[in-house]
Amino acid sequence: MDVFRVFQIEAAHRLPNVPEGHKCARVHGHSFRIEVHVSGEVNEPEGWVMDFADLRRAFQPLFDRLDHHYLNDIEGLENPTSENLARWIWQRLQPELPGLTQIIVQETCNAGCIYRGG
Ligand SMILES: Nc1nc2c(c(=O)[nH]1)N=C([C@H](O)[C@H](O)COP(=O)(O)OP(=O)(O)OP(=O)(O)O)CN2
Ligand SMILES: [Zn+2]
Repeated sequence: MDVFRVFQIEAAHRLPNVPEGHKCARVHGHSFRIEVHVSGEVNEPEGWVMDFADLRRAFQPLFDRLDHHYLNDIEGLENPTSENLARWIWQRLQPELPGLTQIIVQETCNAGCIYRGG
């Protein structure tokens, strides 16, 4: 079974590698919606895969690095597309959460990406 937790990060970015004239080359901000999914057995007697609070605790150091920051300034996020952000989060979270199955990053309500590692 999968459990997941949703986080919201307010952050600014620009995309340095878009074609000339693309609006995303300009600095702008998003309320990034990030879902972290972990798979595992339902452990008894708790009756849960893992405590949602432990998911939040694992993500907290990344939240602190991302929230209200200019993403382009963060090492490894010089080109902070949703795809690169999802991979950046995965690489840092996976050692803490071995059951990690997917990271979903949404920049807007209408668009985003799903990363399942690899
Ligand atoms: N595959 C990706 N495409 C785009 C990304 C991305 O990370 N991965 N990012 C952007 C920009 O960050 C942009 O801010 C978001 O783009 P978009 O969804 O087009 O923004 P709008 O809400 O303004 O959508 P409209 O349909 O243009 O109103 C761009 N592409
Ligand atoms: Zn953007």
